[in-house]
Amino acid sequence: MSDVLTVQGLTVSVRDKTLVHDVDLTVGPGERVGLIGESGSGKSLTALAILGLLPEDVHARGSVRLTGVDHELIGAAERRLSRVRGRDLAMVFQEPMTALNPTMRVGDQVAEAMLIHGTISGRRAARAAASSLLDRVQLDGVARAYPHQLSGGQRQRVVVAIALANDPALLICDEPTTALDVTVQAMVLDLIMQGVTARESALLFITHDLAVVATVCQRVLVMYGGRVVESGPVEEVFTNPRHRYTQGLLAASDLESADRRLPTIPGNVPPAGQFPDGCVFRTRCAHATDLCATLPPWTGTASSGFACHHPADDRGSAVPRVVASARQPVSSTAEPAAPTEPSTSAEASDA
Ligand SMILES: Nc1ncnc2c1ncn2[C@@H]1O[C@H](COP(=O)(O)OP(=O)(O)OP(=O)(O)O)[C@@H](O)[C@H]1O
Repeated sequence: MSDVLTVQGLTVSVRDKTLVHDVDLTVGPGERVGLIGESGSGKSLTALAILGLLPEDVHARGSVRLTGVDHELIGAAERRLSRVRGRDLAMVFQEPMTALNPTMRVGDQVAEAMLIHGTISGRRAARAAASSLLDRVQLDGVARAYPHQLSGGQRQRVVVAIALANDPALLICDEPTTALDVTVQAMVLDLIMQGVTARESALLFITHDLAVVATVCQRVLVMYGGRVVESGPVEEVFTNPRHRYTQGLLAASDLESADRRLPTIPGNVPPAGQFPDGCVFRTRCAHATDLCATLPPWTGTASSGFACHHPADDRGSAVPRVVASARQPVSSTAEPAAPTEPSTSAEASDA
């Protein structure tokens, strides 16, 4: 079966600075793919370019194709993009308040999402469907609440309900639990997982949290300096990272480190547009040689490989424990059932 999302040669730039270089990415039907990397590596810009939501001064070229949509998304008119977004392609961002209309009851917002895209016709039927969708994200009784009357975790669950309202072929989540209290993070993750599994939607999941990727995703792409430097099945990349950057990232995320003194990747991420030519990681890499001033070729297949002149070949020597410690069901620390009445804003502060 053909891929749900096919991104080819995606390049994002602002004025003379290239922020994302030549990204190729595919997500298969029902596949859950993680996109990881340090802050500033270009993950969010990649997602925004796919969604056609880049700021005005930021430009994308390359190709983004989505199953069931007969036109190219890069450069498509806003009118066409807004028909695709929310129907075929849905998104959940970090801050739920930016996705919700503060002046509209949340039940109406879920109903509106279905009415706009014609998933359901008639306001009464849409309200009933919205209410049952809210029940399914364990928000029974809150349909008449306004966003400010809900806690951060409840608001994000409303956003998840809206995102899934039209059974999208692909859901893109960009740090969907980062702004939430730890006690509700697992529940929101669980709802996302249940939602995409039930609908057989594909998932592109952006996060800093490698343990979450190990739990949620089947395949992972590692970004640094606006480039994909490694990709492959999660288990393989996390237990046998080949790119020196992936190795450093995993070592710095070792959740089981006994003394908590984790190794760090030396140096800092350079400012946007100031990464070195050749291998973008070479100024921070202990293995760099003169060869690294040239762009490393991609080794492997389109869905699994790396771009490094001096890859790690010592199988299993990198720190893989992030995988072991993350392989627990995300539902184990679920938020208690939502109150039947909306909470007051005073008690709603888990964001
Ligand atoms: N509108 C813009 N104009 C100029 N530079 C930008 C713009 N938006 C993002 N950048 C820069 O592009 C780089 C990549 O940003 P992006 O937000 O994609 O990183 P990220 O990997 O998602 O980081 P984080 O995990 O912190 O969200 C960053 O250095 C950022 O400062």
